[in-house]
Amino acid sequence: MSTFLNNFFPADTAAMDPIFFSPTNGIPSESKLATYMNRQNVATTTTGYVNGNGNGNGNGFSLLNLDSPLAVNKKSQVTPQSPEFIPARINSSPNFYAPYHMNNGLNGVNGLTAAAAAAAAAAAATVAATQSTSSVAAAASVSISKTVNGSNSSILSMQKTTSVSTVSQQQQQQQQQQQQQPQKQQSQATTGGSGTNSSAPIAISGSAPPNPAAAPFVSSMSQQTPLKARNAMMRQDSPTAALIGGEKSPPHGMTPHGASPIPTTLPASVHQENVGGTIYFYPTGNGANNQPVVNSVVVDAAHPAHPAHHGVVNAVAPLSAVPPQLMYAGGHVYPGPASNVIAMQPKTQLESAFFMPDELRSDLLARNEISNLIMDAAEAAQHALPLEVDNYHALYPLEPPVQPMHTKLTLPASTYRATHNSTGFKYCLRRLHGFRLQSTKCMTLVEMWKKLQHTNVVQLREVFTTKAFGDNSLVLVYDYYPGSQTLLAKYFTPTPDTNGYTDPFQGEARPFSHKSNLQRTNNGPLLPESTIWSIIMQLTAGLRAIHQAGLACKILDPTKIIVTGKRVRFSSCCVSDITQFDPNAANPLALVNMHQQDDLTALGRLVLALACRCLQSVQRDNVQSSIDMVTRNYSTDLRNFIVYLFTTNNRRTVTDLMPMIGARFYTQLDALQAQVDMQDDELAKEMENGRLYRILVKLNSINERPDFNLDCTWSETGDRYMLKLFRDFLFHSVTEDGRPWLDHAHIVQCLNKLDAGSIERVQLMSRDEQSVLIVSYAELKNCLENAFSELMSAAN
Ligand SMILES: Nc1ncnc2c1ncn2[C@@H]1O[C@H](COP(=O)(O)OP(=O)(O)OP(=O)(O)O)[C@@H](O)[C@H]1O
Repeated sequence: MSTFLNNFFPADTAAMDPIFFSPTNGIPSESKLATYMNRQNVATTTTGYVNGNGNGNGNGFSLLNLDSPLAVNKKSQVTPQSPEFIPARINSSPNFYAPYHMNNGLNGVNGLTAAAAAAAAAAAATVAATQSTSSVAAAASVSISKTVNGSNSSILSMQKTTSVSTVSQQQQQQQQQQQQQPQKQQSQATTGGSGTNSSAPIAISGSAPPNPAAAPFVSSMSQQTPLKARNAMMRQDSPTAALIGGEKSPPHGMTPHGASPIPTTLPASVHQENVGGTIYFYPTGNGANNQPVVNSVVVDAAHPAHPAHHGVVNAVAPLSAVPPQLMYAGGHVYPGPASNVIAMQPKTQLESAFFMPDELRSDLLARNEISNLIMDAAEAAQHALPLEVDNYHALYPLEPPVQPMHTKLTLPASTYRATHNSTGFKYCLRRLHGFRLQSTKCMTLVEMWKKLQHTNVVQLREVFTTKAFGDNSLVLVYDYYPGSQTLLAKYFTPTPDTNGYTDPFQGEARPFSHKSNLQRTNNGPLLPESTIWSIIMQLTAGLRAIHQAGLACKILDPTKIIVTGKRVRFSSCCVSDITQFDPNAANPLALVNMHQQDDLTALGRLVLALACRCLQSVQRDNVQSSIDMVTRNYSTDLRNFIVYLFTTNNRRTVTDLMPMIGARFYTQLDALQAQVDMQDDELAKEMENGRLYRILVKLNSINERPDFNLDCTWSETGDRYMLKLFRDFLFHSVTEDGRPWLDHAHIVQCLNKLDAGSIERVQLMSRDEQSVLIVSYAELKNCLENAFSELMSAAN
């Protein structure tokens, strides 16, 4: 691993400007912090933690920051920044091709190597810190890094950069106390690190919590760790113990009444030290007794994102059972489209990695729009529909109000979209006007139809009678497929762009009268044979299911077959069974065989009409010339298929049609599977989007909530304060010259890590830049879950 890193980032140290990156960490050598850091370095070096997946048995901070690319080459390397915080990427798009990674933070982003990115970010952060401080020394950049190369690299380095060090510590404190103006937010992510026994959450603070009562961060820490002692000695140890009393102001305007979530008391094993005006909180050496700081709530044992480091995570989760190769501290990331999918798409550019194909999107948008259509006042008056029909409301007509009676139904019928009152799902209601149900015996057939599930049959859901329309109506409720067209409308309706004029002498063949030929050419050119076979395969599939269920379609004509996209479905099943039901018949299914034969004849007629693209082609006189036309324009298989269905002297079955379809079946299957692949990939993208959306909902329900349980400081204190700073870090980061730093990848990556409860740490800075909290995403996730469940329980 280290070899890989070294090869990958050979110039990382060279990239760093020594002005910004002091070779020392700025901590006085006599300081306990320095001792601590040295000890950690030694500890880690000897641990020699090499496996980037964190399956070694290192302890202490040795497991920290496996992601740090900077830590590879040099001992006591300084201020590595997460590549997430790279101002150079302002206009970048999320780079799904170079997501942060399974192993050790090789987040090369937008062409930057992680090392270069880290160096650039560190430089930027340092400059930013320098600029953002006035005369007051500001805590600016603290990072914790760990090498994966125990032999020659730094294990832990903590670097604090201060712009001005001439002001005395006391002056700084006074000035900080007076500092009331909001300053620009600077937050930097520490590079990833694994929590370890001794890696308690570290608050690095230039300000102190004025209100011990409002210190849920501490309580949260203490809940998360068994390090219960709130050691007064610790305060005395620290030269800035007085700060703990509350001299510093809370982030301006954000913590009313001086409340601050910065810990007022610390676990016994957390040491604090003021160096140059900034208080460092870090674990003391008695790490052997330290318990993991990651709460069992934080770490989801089942989550593959959580590592199985020895002692890193909670005692509840049997994480050691997780195979090391499955460990992934980064969180969820969409890995980009599969190569087969990219190859399938017409656009092979990068954009197809991010966005849904235009065709699919416009299809979905159109369907949604159709689904949500509501009637305007004029339409409502024209249709005069009841507000509610049985369990359905919001009726929307799918066809004009006055329509000719269907020849086979002998009853006027209307079709509506309607919404179910309790579920809110939309259905298609087919109403038979003025129909009185003679006998409930037909309900046997209704039940049979309701059970029939097939992708080429519109499923019947229920049947009821109603007087809501002012008459006796029978309503059949079907599934609703927005944007459907009947076969008649799609293939047998004159195209409007002919503007009323068609050249009757154009077209492939003219076997019929001038009138029928006119209609055929009006309907458009002959269909490609593959389209006809696709329709055939779907219709035969549906018909096979219907016949196997012991039923017959009975209305197999172009007005009762709907096309939704490329899908073809029988849409009016059961209507004839009800309208033509003979209550005196002993067995309502006695004639089903005959009806099934009729179905097959009707299918032949339909296919012939499709092949000629003309309804007149199936008229008795035209059949022979139509078949001749099929012979001329299409394959013998198609001709034989039609002829077979027209040959009524034998008993035919749908199954007999299979050999005629032959290998075309495989073509159809292949096309469908390719579509499934593509849609799977879209689903993977949208799954990520949905997940991020949900986490944003949680975050935003908490952030800036003005009042909760009569506590107007709720969203600004405790766990919520960390979430607020995290929100700032996510969305309000600025470049060194104060411009908004907008980077979609940064937001996505951080949210992903939050969602996964990554053990990587993030450095959050208060708005007044006086406090820095270093927390892991796991802790942030815990905060988020806790705060949100508080909201939820209050809402309930
Ligand atoms: N289940 C359904 N989901 C969505 N739309 C449907 C559904 N069933 C039918 N439609 C649409 O409703 C409209 C009317 O359908 P219908 O079956 O009444 O056709 P039609 O051509 O009006 O036939 P008819 O002349 O017998 O009334 C058509 O545009 C059809 O596409």
